[in-house]
Amino acid sequence: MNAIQPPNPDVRAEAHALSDAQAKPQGALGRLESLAAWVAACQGECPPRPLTDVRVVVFAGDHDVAAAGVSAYPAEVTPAMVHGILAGRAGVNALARSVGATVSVYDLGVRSLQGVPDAVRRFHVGPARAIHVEDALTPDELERALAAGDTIAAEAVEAGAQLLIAGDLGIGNTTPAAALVAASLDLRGADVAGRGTGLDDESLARKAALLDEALSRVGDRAIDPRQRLAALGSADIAAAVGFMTGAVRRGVPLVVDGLIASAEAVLADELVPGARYWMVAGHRSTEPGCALAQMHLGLEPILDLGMRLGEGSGAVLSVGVLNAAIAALREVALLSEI
Ligand SMILES: Cc1cc2ncn([C@H]3O[C@H](COP(=O)(O)O)[C@@H](O)[C@H]3O)c2cc1C
Ligand SMILES: O=C(O)c1cccnc1
Repeated sequence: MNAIQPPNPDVRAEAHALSDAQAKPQGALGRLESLAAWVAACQGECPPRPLTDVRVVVFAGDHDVAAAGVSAYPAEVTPAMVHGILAGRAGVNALARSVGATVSVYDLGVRSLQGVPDAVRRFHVGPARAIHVEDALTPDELERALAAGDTIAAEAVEAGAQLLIAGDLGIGNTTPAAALVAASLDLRGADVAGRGTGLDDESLARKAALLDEALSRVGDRAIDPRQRLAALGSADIAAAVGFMTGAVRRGVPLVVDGLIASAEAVLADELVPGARYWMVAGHRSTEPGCALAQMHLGLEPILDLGMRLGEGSGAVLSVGVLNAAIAALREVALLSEI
């Protein structure tokens, strides 16, 4: 079995006991107390160390389903935004800087990406085929993408990452992510279809119908997580799943972002049962599939700010709350001391 143990329960209990003894009414710091205890349990250390090495890894790829009119923006935005991230000028860069986190980006399947360092294209697999027509990936492409994500996680852990975040980039990617949530939770297109980058009512209805088409095309093959991922996912999504399983297998916790990351987290927890206990949801995006996937995993989002950007942006923003929770557990006096 691939199952992993949850973060250290003894250290978690120690953290709660410390928090209860601090100079405040018991429980008065609310969710901050359980977040600090979760970090402590993941680190195996109470009080937990401040999170000074947080890394966002953005997985980029093309989604040929976008040609079916399920995004409000053209596919050309994807390579342009890879350059935006490399230049430090995307939304995620600004938010990551505000909490001291770093951002890197890997192209898993962007068709026309030029003028980027070789390292960015090191794990290129290929664009995802249109999921309502055919499987997004071949079995071989799926395995290469999963392995790429695992290698990226291994390198980050080796370099000292304390907390990891998978970010997404790829016009059309809310469609495969919604399809994966529907297939994982046995839902219909209309349950999970969201406006993504800003679809109007007509396009939203088209997206829901396309999702149903994709789900019925795949049928019972979607029961198996690998087949589900190859049929309805993409190289960038599969790599992020491999990144998540790679992180938790190495004892490094994750903050989950919006719809795409939440869909990936569901897959990661199926491939490595117990992975969910090494995750917190950084935020809840406006996509309906995001809340559904997070509820399925039992993850309560830290923030709910009406964000719908992706890139890991909501997750990285919540790192400020995590570090505040850690500071409280480390610095507040004991009631017995004062
Ligand atoms: C300029 C721009 C920057 C983005 N950064 C992330 N996304 C996000 O929105 C897209 C998914 O939404 P949909 O499925 O509706 O296409 C993806 O590129 C995702 O990463 C962006 C989208 C745009 C337009
Ligand atoms: O929920 C998300 O992650 C999301 C929503 C809209 C567009 N891109 C990402």
